Amino acid sequence: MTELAAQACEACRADAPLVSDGELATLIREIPDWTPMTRDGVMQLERVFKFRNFKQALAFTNRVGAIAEEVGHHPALLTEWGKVTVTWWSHEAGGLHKNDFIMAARTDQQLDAE
Ligand SMILES: C[C@H](O)[C@H](O)[C@H]1CNC2=NC(N)=NC(=O)C2=N1
Repeated sequence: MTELAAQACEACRADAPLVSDGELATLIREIPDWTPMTRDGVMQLERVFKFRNFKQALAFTNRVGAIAEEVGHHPALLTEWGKVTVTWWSHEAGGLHKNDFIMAARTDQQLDAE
């Protein structure tokens, strides 16, 4: 299987197919640091990233924001001193789509991109 981060995102559509439980179980193995969770009935992927200070947390936030803008698929980002919480889900589709796993993998790549 092509590495998740290298795969292309599809257009965000309301009728986009959400991942099945089986697909979730397979895909989550490729991004083991992320936690699937349900908020208000919506499946999401979440990871907390730790940093030495606010400046590094903000720089990481901006890198994630830049890749989101590139593909037109956006996370929820909570940026705090030394910590960034990133949450991915497909807003219009109302849950987890393959795009969210691709973007979670690409988010992990932003850790090394100084
Ligand atoms: C108009 C705009 O392209 C859409 O609202 C996009 C923007 N970014 C998005 N991001 C996410 N995560 N889900 C969406 O459904 C979504 N839709």
